[in-house]
Amino acid sequence: MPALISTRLLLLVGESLPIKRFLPTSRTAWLNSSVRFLSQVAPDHASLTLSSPGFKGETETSYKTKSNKLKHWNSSSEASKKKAKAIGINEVKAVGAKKTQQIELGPFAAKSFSELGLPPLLIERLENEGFTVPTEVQSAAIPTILKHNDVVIQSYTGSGKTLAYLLPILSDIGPLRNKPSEGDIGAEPGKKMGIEAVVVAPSRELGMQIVREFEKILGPANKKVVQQLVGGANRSRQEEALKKNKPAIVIGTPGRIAELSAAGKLQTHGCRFLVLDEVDELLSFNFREDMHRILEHVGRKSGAAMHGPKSPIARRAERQMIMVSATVPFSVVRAVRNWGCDPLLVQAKKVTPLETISPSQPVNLSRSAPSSNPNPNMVQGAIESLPPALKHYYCVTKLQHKVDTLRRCVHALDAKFVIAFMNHTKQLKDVVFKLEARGMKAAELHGDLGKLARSTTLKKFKNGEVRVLVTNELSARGLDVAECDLVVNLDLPTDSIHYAHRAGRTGRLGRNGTVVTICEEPEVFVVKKLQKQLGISVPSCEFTEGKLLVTEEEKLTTVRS
Ligand SMILES: Nc1ncnc2c1ncn2[C@@H]1O[C@H](COP(=O)(O)OP(=O)(O)OP(=O)(O)O)[C@@H](O)[C@H]1O
Repeated sequence: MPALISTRLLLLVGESLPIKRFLPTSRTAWLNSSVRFLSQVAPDHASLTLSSPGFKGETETSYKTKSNKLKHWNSSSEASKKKAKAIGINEVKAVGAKKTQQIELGPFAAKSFSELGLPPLLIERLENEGFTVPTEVQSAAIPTILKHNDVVIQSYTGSGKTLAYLLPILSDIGPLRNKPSEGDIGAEPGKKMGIEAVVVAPSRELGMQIVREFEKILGPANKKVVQQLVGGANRSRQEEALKKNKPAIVIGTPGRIAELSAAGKLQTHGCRFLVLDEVDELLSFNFREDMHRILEHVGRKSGAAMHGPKSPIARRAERQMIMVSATVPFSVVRAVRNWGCDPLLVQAKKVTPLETISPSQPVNLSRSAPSSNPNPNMVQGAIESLPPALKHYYCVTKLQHKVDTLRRCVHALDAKFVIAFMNHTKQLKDVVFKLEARGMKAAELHGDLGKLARSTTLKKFKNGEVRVLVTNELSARGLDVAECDLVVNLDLPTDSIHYAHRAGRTGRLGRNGTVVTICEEPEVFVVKKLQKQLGISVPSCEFTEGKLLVTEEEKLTTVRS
């Protein structure tokens, strides 16, 4: 029976909703499992667009007025506009003042870190760094990884997925690890084991961010345990550091890791952990050759098969795979299932064998009925990928007024840390120029800039010297700027997955955040489609007299149960 629930409620129960759409996959197997893995996933990723089949069935939308602060007014009526609920500067300031409370309401689990089986030294370091309570996805992932399972970790943006894999790795590797017991692989005291973990990330920024997270937990005395191998940085210096420091963990981008591995400068055959952070992006067409090499070489010990493919010894001797993303298309589920050793899907409060997930009965594991749309081309809806506290709006304007609308939007929401996304690198500079000309500190960030320029810009943004970071898809994945309070789409994202990752740069770890899509009238249908695909409410708004005016009723979503 269809039941009307609010968007908020829908988001809260999002985890139990079925995968919405799955990517098409029908490719001939390549030469071996890893190659097959890539060939299946890569083309699919390029193919998902807003014109892909939408999904009806378990999720529908209806226009019911929601009995909350946001009311319905017709944008064409001047009189009714006056009545519109204004979300003005004062209210936003109040939101800022409530920050601590909102963070407390974030995705935290009841358990403490010590209940998860982490070693005492590691817990001590966590406490020193102010991490006292694990998030829900950390509570689910840490014990599962400690039991040596291959896992896919899926949880919404900003819910703490990095620590969810970092902590079990540091329980096993490096100076904070559990006291080795006899017979443990890699447990010989005082002996350098070579590279024991490889973490792959799709961008330099994300790679460096993960390095910093590892360094933070390891503490200043143990920095050499980790080595960054990101592209754009000096390769010979990286090679020297590998030789000199003999790190146990390397973190980098696919190109540089594959390059060093092919040159014989990075020996990873004995590696025990291979982490693919933003796995769906890493398995896209762009990275196929480098990822092929990584999957073929990292942790591929000869002789493990002698013990039988599923024996505990073979499992300990083979690498353990950890794959992470807020968005896990079915193509990834299928690829990992073909390849992995009884892999598990880890979500907040839930661990499910990947084997049991099918396109028609997808990642939901829910109380709701299986999808009534058994379309095998469906991909996971981004409902579970979006933080529940986010507010979404769209604002219609003419192309030539977009930058001015952005500026008014920033003022109306009194936003301090704004990320504005565009699709074309060439146009970023122009937007920065226009904003600066109107007295708003802005900077561009994109892949054509050098490593130094990129890190300087990011630093300036993080410390508040730059108010608006104008960027492209480079910054959509993984970038963690806790204070980011506003994301603006100056160009429409190409699909709902891109929308989710862009939107996820704000509202981190239970904080409030606003996402505003600034578009032209003919593009509104795309926003409506995104709204439907994501199961979120995206009412239209205007920025008038320094305030955000909601000019459309909030949609409610119907879920069949
Ligand atoms: N248990 C915790 N307590 C306090 N802060 C935490 C905890 N776990 C993670 N964080 C912080 O939350 C922020 C978001 O974490 P993280 O970047 O790992 O999220 P994510 O789920 O990987 O996001 P995305 O999908 O966007 O990559 C980081 O600043 C991290 O240090």
